[in-house]
Amino acid sequence: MNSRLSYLALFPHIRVYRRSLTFALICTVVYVLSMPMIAVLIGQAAQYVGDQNLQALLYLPGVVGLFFVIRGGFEYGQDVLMAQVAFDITLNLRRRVYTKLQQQELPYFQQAATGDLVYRMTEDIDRIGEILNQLFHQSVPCALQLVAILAYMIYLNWTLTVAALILAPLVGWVIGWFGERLLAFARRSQTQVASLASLLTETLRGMAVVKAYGAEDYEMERFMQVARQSRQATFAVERIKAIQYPIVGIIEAIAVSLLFLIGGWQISLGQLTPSQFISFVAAAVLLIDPINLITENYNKFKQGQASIDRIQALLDLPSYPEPQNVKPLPRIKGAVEFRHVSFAYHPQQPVLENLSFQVQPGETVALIGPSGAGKSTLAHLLLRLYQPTAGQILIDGIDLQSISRQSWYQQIGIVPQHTYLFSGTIGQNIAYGQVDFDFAQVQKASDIANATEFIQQLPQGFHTYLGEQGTTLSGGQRQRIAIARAVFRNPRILVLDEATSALDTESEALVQAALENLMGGPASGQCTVILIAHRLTTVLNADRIFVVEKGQIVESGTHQQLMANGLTRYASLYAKQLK
Ligand SMILES: Nc1ncnc2c1ncn2[C@@H]1O[C@H](COP(=O)(O)OP(=O)(O)OP(=O)(O)O)[C@@H](O)[C@H]1O
Repeated sequence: MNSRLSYLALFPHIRVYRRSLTFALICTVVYVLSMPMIAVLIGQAAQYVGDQNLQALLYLPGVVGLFFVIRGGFEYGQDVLMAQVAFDITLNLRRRVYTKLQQQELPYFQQAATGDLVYRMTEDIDRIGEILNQLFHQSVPCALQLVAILAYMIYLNWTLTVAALILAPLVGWVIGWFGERLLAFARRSQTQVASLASLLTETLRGMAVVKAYGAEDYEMERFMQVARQSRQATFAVERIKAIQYPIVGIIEAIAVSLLFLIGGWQISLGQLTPSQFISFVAAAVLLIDPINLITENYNKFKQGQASIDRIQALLDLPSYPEPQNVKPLPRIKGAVEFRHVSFAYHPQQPVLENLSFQVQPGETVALIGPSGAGKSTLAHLLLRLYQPTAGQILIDGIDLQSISRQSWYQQIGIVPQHTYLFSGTIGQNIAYGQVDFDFAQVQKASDIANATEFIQQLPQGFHTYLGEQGTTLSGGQRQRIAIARAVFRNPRILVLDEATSALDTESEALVQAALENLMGGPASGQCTVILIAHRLTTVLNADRIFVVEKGQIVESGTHQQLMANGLTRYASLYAKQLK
């Protein structure tokens, strides 16, 4: 992407703020026009000093004071308004990018590096905000200042102005040349820092494994390797800047010397008075700051372009809006039908092929089978995390694809294989997704999930704050919170994915009791349960058991039916587990 296109990409966001920008620009123009006035005032003061006009000099502090008060007011207006616009644009950009991320399908997040996304959402957008702030707040005023001061210099003496500007194209070329290099290095540097963020996110999340394997040194080395690369790339950026500034300084110094040479010559010829020359030099000196600031900002622009590209890449991601014709799902009975459903994560590797089955409202169906058979995939399809490549999933006879997502998620609950808890209180985690929730409902869900007892033993009960991912709770406690979270929504269909795996016997018994509450207790008869389990003890109470192998249901029936002749796959699995 070339630089123009990249910055143009921001304009749809900037347009919204044209009113504030116009006011800010008016302030800027007045402020900038005051710049040559300073040179005029200095020239005038020099004249009064030369003429020994003490009366005029007496008024000078008052006039200068008033001038600077008015000028300061416009400067304030410019600074505040422009900063406000820049940071509003940043906020808006952040909202748009986050909305875009939320619209992505699950596979996107499974492939994306979390740290890199976090870096883009925070650092990259901040950098864009900073650049916009500088653009409005420094670059635009500086460019206007340059024009105003130059106009005054030309008015004063055009030959001297030409002498002062003779080296300007060279300065422009030097700045442009270094700018291109800066962009290349900035791209590299930002990618490196994002990789560092990704590695760090991954390692901090997996700290329990790092510690358990005594892999601290190994991780340290991996970290330092990426950190060193990041340091190298960032250092390259600074080195480029460090060479550029002295070169521009040398050219500026030569230009000033030329000015004195030609100015002195003109004074000797009587074409210029010394006070005019002082005013001219004052104006020329006033040029140095804007030139330096523009150089600096141009460099930041170039560096920031790498951030804009990275944000633009996110904004360019395809969106997956819901089709127009989807309808809200009325309160359902809970019948589920898979009709000739096929699915593959990767085109060449089918996971489910032409799968058909029906689950009646209120029925509890257990899915069992070897690892990798496709049980979780089946649940993922039901949750619409993925779409079938062929066939239909019907809920009370309605095609799942024709139902609005929002209404679907109000009637289906999931207890996933790995419980994910968010930072917040236990109550907020149970009522996840709702800001104002009925506390009695949270407590009821917790009772059904067998979680109330342990929650009440915590220092602040339901108000106990859980850190990121709720790492202070045991596996069984986390799972019971997940069950409560699913029950809280009073779903018509509940998917339990391996809810009892990886638990000790006591925790398993508690989770098992919670599940029995769902399957055979007060919630039963209202809720269809699809239970994915490895442990066959969990499935004994199911109305039907489906044995899944290679994406197919190879056997189905109650425990008794499947055990009847002892020759079924179920019977052999059962026998193996009892050993
Ligand atoms: N996100 C994914 N991307 C690509 N392939 C996947 C993904 N998730 C699962 N698979 C593959 O799909 C197949 C079915 O996996 P699935 O998780 O549905 O099996 P499962 O029966 O639930 O296994 P387990 O009992 O071990 O959880 C496996 O071959 C697995 O490697």
